[in-house]
Amino acid sequence: MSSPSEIADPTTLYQVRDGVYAPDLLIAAVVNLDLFTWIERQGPVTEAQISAGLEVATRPLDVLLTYGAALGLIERQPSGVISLTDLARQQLVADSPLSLHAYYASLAERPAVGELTDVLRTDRPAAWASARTGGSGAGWSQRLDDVEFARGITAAMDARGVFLGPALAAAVSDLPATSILDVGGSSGIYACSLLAGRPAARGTVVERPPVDVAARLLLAERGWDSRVDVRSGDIFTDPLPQGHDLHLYSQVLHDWDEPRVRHLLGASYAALPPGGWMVDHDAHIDADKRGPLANAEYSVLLMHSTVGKCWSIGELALFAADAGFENVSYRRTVAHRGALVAQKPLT
Ligand SMILES: C[S@@+](CC[C@H](N)C(=O)[O-])C[C@H]1O[C@@H](n2cnc3c(N)ncnc32)[C@H](O)[C@@H]1O
Repeated sequence: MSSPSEIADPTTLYQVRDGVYAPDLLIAAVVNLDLFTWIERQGPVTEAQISAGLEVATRPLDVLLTYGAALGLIERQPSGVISLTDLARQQLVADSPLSLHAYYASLAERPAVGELTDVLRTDRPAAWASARTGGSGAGWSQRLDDVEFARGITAAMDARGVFLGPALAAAVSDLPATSILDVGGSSGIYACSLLAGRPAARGTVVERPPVDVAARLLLAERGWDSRVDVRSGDIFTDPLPQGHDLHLYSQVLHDWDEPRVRHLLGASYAALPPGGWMVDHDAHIDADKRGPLANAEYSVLLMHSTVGKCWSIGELALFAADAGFENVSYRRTVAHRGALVAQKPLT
């Protein structure tokens, strides 16, 4: 492995992969919703008015407005009022003399445009990677039951962690953790990264079958199985194990809706000792929900194929505080990722 100073920055490659569905959402918004013409006719509107007027579900609308704001098309006021920028007014409103409406319409038959339009309307995720597996087993979470699919996804998660893991470890190196619980830890690559700088510490990966099997295999192959064990279980139906002073959620919360995110933070709060740490490593949206563009794009992929999205730093800070955590801070890492850190009170 090259030393960090020798690694060419792969941020663009993460952004291209993670943002793969984003242009299709813009096409869906311009053509199938005619969002920009509708807002222009209404004048400044609230999200609730757009949701009711265009029959779009709250979660995908939030993702769309964040993406529109990051592209410089939507003004998103702190009050929640939404209006168009000059760029959107001139180029994306149907009857503007400069309108690109027809240009975008020429690509509206792309399959992903139809899938994203369905998600906007129903809030139900589409098939992972738009695969034609058919039936109700097509969702990302259900497909993880399949051993081959689970192995492929675990390899994917592991591959991105080679670059992201050390950066996360550096960002939280000041936290005096002795035992790390990597919740939904996949191959355990982030637990290993955090443990590399803490020679006396140990770790546990919590994973559901059959990913747990893939995780054990990879940890053993890398010689980490003496310091990191894998606990098989369901993070939503089983309590999280006690005895760990740092709980890591790496790119896990973005797969889930608000009730389940709140459930997980509550479960961590219950299992952590006083003074313990919760770390959420992810591609977060800024608190004002106007960027960064790369994460607004990634949020479209998550909206397409899961019940989640890229959560904003503000939303997560609120959920963490509601769960009882304090001392919430944010540390940026690499490839548009960062770590939201929160602490269970000492008393
Ligand atoms: C998007 S991956 C993130 C993996 C890794 N933490 C990372 O940063 O790449 C989400 C992980 O959560 C795990 N997971 C999903 N549902 C779960 C459940 N109900 N119980 C335990 N693990 C679950 C999946 O198996 C998967 O490895």
